[in-house]
Amino acid sequence: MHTDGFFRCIVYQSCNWRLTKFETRLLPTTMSSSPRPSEDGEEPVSSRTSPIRPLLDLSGAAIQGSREDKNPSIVLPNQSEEISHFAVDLGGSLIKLVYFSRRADRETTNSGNRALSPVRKLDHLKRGGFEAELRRYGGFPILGGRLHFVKFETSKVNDCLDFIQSKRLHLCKAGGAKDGVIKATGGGAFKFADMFKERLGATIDKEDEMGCLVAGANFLLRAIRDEAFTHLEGEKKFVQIDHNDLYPYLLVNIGSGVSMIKVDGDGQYERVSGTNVGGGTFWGLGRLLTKSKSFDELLEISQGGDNSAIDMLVGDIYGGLDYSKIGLSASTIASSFGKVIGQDKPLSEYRREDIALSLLRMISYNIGQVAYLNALRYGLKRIFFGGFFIRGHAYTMDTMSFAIRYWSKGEAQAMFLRHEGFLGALGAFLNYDKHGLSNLTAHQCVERFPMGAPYARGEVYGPPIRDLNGKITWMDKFVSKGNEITAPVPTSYPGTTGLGGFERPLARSCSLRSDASAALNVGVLHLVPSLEPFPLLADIQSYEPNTVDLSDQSEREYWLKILSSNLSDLVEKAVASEGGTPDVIRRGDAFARAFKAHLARLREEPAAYGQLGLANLLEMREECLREFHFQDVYLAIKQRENEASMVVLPDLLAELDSLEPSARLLALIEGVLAANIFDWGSRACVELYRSGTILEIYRMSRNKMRRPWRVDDFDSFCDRMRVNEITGIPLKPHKRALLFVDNSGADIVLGMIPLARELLMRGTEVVLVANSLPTINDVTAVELPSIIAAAAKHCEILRKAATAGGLLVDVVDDDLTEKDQAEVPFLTVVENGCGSPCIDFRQVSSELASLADDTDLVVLEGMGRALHTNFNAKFKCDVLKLAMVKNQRLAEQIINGSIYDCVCRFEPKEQS
Ligand SMILES: Nc1ncnc2c1ncn2[C@@H]1O[C@H](COP(=O)(O)OP(=O)(O)O)[C@@H](O)[C@H]1O
Ligand SMILES: CC(C)(COP(=O)(O)O)[C@@H](O)C(=O)NCCC(=O)O
Ligand SMILES: [Mn+2]
Repeated sequence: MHTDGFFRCIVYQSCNWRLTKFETRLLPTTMSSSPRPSEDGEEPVSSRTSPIRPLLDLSGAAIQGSREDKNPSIVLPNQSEEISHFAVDLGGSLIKLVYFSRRADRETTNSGNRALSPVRKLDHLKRGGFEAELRRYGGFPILGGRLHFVKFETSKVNDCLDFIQSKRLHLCKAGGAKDGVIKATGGGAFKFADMFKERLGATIDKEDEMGCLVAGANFLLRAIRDEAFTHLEGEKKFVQIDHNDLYPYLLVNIGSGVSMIKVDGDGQYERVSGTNVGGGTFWGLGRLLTKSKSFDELLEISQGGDNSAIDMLVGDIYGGLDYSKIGLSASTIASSFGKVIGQDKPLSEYRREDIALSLLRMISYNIGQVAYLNALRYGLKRIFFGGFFIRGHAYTMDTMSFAIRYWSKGEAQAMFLRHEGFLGALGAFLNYDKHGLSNLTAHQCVERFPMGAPYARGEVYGPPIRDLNGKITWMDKFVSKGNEITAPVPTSYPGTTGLGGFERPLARSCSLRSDASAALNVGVLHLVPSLEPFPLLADIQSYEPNTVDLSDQSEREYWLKILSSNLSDLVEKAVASEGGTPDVIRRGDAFARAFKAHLARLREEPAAYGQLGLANLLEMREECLREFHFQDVYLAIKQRENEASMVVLPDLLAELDSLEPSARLLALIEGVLAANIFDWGSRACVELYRSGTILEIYRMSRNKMRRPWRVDDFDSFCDRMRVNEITGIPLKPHKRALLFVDNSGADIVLGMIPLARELLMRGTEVVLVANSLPTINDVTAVELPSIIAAAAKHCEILRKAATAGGLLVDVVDDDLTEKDQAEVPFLTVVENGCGSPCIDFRQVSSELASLADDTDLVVLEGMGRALHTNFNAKFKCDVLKLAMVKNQRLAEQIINGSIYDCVCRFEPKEQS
């Protein structure tokens, strides 16, 4: 397979495989920059195995199509699509399963490094990209893939075994797993060892439970941005953990019983205490006393309870008075269940709701108190609670937070973890050698919340889905269930109660719904090793991509409404983009249902998916489209607009060339702003397109480009770009500019490409940074080379620069001498690692990050990249933010202006 120092690597593409030329050292499974992969629910599973890490099964490989074809497809009949392995925590009450799945070579698929020119790729490798990558992961390049979290009741261990078998998880030994060995923790690792051997033919490799809990908690706190949160008086607040200041902390795991572990570092811990009064006690006693059928029913009925009917309050003892001398109010619980003693009533005469609440408060306060005493004993300020007793239940969390705050007089803080019950299973999973997952950090993890999967959010609802059709059928079922999920649950708060010296907590919002699945806020964790923080961010710690804070309710409501009202138009376009057949209509319908369910969920529980910003909402919409296999909804529109704009380009370039440098620069910036009007994501713009052709709208928009713009730093930019008035040579040319481009059509062709050309003319190397995956009408990195090739036909500067940059590999350019090659600045393209109209600079492709060194100008274009996100972001180099505001509210809010106002914000590099 080797040819001339290159080998042809196989790039996976929807069951077929494409041949692509790569440099020999470029390992296909580790080196490509990978856009955040999309989640599409459930997939076929693997029965193949590999010794250390997944390998491709090339047996029976055959070329499909013509052999003359430059990149013929190869069919690998024996290559399984999915490669997985797993670990379990076999607890007293629940079995927790964490499994890893990876589509074979998926990560090379989307990028295939097509966007990165061969020259740039070589450059990246020469800079030690590959070695750096290996070093970063301790010699083991980690695998991109997905972590799934699922749980089962321990009494239904057979369901768990069925699940493992149906997904064939036990047949894979990827990630360093040994033949037929499964990592397991919890008491069941001993108890069920024979059963696992018998049913799965696998041996259980027992991992220490405490060690696993600690490893799981440390991983989550390091690798997931919105993992830990506080919950006080009904308010949930995510806490950003400073990794350098994490230890020591107290980990309180409330499972059937309770363990309290003092954690001092990775692998450094001591179990300092525990209590046998735990989740098992609550569920066991609760079941006995209330006849509840499920744990969730018990929790749910507690919400309608009044514990003063069961508990003895201070007021009951003191004749309705407070015991003020020691700070106890009349409503404080003096003795849990104490009132029952004096009432000679049978159990049937007590309300089960009241019993459930008394019990919940008794157990929660008691655990809170023991936790506090241990924190005090060891001088620990932070207490993290894990274990499934918590169940994301607002009242439970409030009760424990209240206890900790009360007893510590506000000194110690109770925090909860979104993956509460999965700590042990995750820790066991991390014990597989050599996959390097434990080194992952937050920027390499992207959590997704697929709708069309029967085992999302930790629960199993049905058998695995094997194809898209199954997924759509599932979606129909899910939504009828989803009506329940999204309907608000009436919450009645208990009356006057209290306990042990503090008043009752106020759980204003209640996150437990009638459908238990909704309460567990865990998604599928996508591990994308090739994402990195953008090195030119001034301060990654304080960087916040989102401009608008959606924790404000009216903001959230507004944007949720905008997304709902834009939905029908989007579905119409999506369906049309794939032929509008009855099958596609069904798919569109399923997408609409799924996305509506997301919106409804968020309306009801804003923190359901972690800290929410507009960027996340817009990305979720794109992910949801991908989940239902809509590839590129605006493809036809994009192509049509590119072609129409290309016709105008030669005249525009001639016009620009007739201007002197500063007038030309102004015309160029005006051009970018005017052309940014072509945005199919904005409701107002879509309305506008109904009344004119592309060219009419472009002309109209250009004519309106009168300065001053609402934000107008043009003079300062122009000053930075000054040229010698006699020679026309720039005084301080930029070395390398990264242009983050936005929309297709006029935006790229008549706006950004002419600006790129100007920079090239000034001797600046230009890199066009575009999306890895399609989103609305944004141009993608894969599309750019052919657009540039078309533009280059009208412009020698573009042609030479693009040829020098390796973009026009197919063009034989006889005019380009070796001297030219050396002198012409490069024009290249790089993908940003994203599939959304916004950009989060904490997570960009490694190729983009590797270009930071010589970059001294960043241009962010468009509303998504420069306004919704990054409007306030600071960079270590010059930055120019250009956008037309196409939403009235945003205009009022961030620039105190109106729709169609423009932003030209220039922030020169701060001189140190
Ligand atoms: N669906 C459920 N079934 C049983 N118990 C549940 C359920 N959901 C939450 N719980 C609570 O979680 C506890 C088990 O927590 P977990 O962290 O899984 O511990 P263990 O490893 O001991 O099973 C139970 O005792 C109960 O209080
Ligand atoms: C999705 C967008 C950010 C894309 O804008 P762009 O980055 O292309 O300028 C923008 O169209 C948007 O915010 N749309 C939703 C708001 C609306 O319909 O008014
Ligand atoms: Mn756009």
